Amino acid sequence: MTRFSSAKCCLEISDLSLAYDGKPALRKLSLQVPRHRVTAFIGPSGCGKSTLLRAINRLHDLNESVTQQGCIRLEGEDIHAPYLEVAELRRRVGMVFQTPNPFPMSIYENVAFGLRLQGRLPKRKRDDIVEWALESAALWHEVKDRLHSSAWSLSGGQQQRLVIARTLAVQPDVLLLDEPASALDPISTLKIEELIRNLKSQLTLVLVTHNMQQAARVSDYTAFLQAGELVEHGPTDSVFTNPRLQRTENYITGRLA
Ligand SMILES: Nc1ncnc2c1ncn2[C@@H]1O[C@H](COP(=O)(O)OP(=O)(O)OP(=O)(O)O)[C@@H](O)[C@H]1O
Repeated sequence: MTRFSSAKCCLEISDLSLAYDGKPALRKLSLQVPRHRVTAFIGPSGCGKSTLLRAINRLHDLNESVTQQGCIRLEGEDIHAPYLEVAELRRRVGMVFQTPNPFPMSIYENVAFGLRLQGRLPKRKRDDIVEWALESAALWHEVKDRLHSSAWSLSGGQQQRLVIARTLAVQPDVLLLDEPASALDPISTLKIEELIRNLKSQLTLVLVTHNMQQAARVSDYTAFLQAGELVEHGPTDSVFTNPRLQRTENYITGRLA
């Protein structure tokens, strides 16, 4: 596993084990995610990529069948520390899912949603943040004249960028993306990939993807998981061009589904 100094490390996962109804999905997995970089989680279906991503956002908290051991630290803080509210964790760690899920409200209100939850802001300030978030999600120029139209009037690719803007508006430190482009057409996919590359100047990104070319195009580091274990982790160039393990090579070259 590639390690980073504490000055560069954003997320540190240590000996994380997780089971559903006693059936292991993650096994003593340790991994560091560097700040302001894109880390891709790759691996065969069912290897635990989404389970790991959801653990970082504490999305298993309400699932009574889940048992979990180990530790996840965000900027050095245990994400299960009693003083850290789960709502605050989810503000700091945003998550975007495979299928775009804009709320049934206007484009503007989708982006302003998290801001309103945080309390009252002067309208001008809120407008500025909405514009900034839509700019950051590379959507502003496409929607600036229709901010009060329904979010559902947007195309699938635009809806996914709107969801990213909604997440960015509350200024997270980390953005978790679970196959964010797998439901999109090739042009929308390229836009999302370009956006991911551009966003790393603002925050830390973790991307789950089945698409090897996508992992190679957008990520700086790659973690290869298999059967709930971390098999290989390192700079994406090395993992793809010179993997240390035969298992990794087999997966990357399509010899292991
Ligand atoms: N809510 C759940 N309840 C029970 N088992 C689950 C649940 N979610 C996932 N699992 C199981 O945990 C294991 C890991 O699943 P997970 O969805 O994390 O894998 P994945 O690598 O993201 O797969 P895919 O690439 O197909 O999305 C699988 O065996 C899966 O069946």
